[in-house]
Amino acid sequence: MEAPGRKRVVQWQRSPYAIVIAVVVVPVTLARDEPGARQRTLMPWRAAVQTARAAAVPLAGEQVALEAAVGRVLAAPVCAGTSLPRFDTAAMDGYAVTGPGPWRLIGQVLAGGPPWAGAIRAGEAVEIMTGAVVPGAAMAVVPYEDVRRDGGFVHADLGAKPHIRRAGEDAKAGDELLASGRLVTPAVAGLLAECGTDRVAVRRRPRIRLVVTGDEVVPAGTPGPGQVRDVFGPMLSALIAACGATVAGRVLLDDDPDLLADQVRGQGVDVVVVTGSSSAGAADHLRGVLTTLGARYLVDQVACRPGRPQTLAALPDGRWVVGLPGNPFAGLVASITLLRPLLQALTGWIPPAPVRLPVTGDARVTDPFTRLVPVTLAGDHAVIVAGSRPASLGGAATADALAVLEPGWVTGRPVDLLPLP
Ligand SMILES: Nc1nc2c(c(=O)[nH]1)N[C@H]1C(S)=C(S)[C@@H](COP(=O)(O)OP(=O)(O)OC[C@H]3O[C@@H](n4cnc5c(N)ncnc54)[C@H](O)[C@@H]3O)O[C@H]1N2
Ligand code: MOO
Repeated sequence: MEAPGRKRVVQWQRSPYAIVIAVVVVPVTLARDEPGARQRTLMPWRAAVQTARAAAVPLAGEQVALEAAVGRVLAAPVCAGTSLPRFDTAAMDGYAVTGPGPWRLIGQVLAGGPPWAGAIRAGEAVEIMTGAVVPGAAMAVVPYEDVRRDGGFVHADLGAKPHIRRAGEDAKAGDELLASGRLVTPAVAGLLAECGTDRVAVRRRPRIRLVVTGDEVVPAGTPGPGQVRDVFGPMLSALIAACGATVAGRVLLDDDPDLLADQVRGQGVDVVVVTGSSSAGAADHLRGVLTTLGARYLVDQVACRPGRPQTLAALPDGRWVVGLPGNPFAGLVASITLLRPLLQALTGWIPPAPVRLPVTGDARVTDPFTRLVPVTLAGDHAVIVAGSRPASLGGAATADALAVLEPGWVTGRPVDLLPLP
């Protein structure tokens, strides 16, 4: 048993710079797991990723404005509300003509101006601007640079391209343009706008409580002797945002089982992420807390390096808990192994298959562990960033991707490359 003591609870309130530090005196009521009390099962790295991805079903959808939808995931297929383009559209500035030339110039139409009334006849030309409605019966738009003007007549050889975008040639009204589960990228937002859509159904953002633990961890500034500056608040907030989720609460706790249990118990979020309590040490309380709360373990230790002590568990009320190791690079690897796939499951986003490239460099891969190493891209292959260790983020910060080195890998062999958030 630990003695009751003064413990820090550091809360972030909206802005990361508004930090409120409370010191509470806590009696110890939760027992810590006895070392070795529960046999942990090493799960292969790929199985851990798949388990996290299969763990959850997508959250409900909500209608949001297009600008707010970017970075989120479509909750329903999107169909074209109108044909695209809506009307026969000039693709060049020039002359709309029909029949063999030369053509007699009979007028002008501008984009957004009144369309030409009726159809043009063989031998007639209408000056036209890109984006204007093409007059009926026009067979081509001849660009200015391809014509010769002679008084009221236009001379040109018709090229192979008519330079007319025909109504509905991109999509007919009612066509499915995008499947449910697609990420709303800037291009998707633009396409939706093109269809006249103002609001779109996207998955609700998963809400995350980020619980950083460690007596030695300080929330801001330069750490003192024996202290480290918290890396997970900034790093995971960014990763969570990049996954289309939102940090709904962020707290730094001293190592204490009751304070941790309060945070894990707290409602109002979909996922609780706990850093730095995942191993077997005297101050690593996550497993004891999860056991006390009746959590079901889906993943409890992964055969990967770094990042072995990582956990995915389901609480009886359906919320998820992800435990990440405290070593900064190990925590990043673990968040890519368990947290990112879980958030993808909750948002319904199916990522594209990873790129595979030959990876060269020096790394020891010991069966049954998968090794994740930062790499830089060098054209047709990737090169391992030297000196990457579980506690150091320097490699990941200068890398383009994480390479997945499975047992048996030798330099030059192609492997999956995971995008770094
Ligand atoms: N007997 C064993 N000891 C350890 C094992 C093990 O299997 N048996 N696993 C080792 C591995 S691998 C890792 S990784 C760490 C994971 O430990 P925890 O998740 O319990 O984290 P801590 O012990 O609290 O911290 C580890 C390390 O990381 C620093 N840290 C923690 N939080 C932060 C933070 N927010 N920002 C920056 N740095 C942080 C902490 O100061 C420690 O240096 O356990 C090994 N031990
Ligand atoms: O695996 Mo730990 O997660 O080496 O640093």
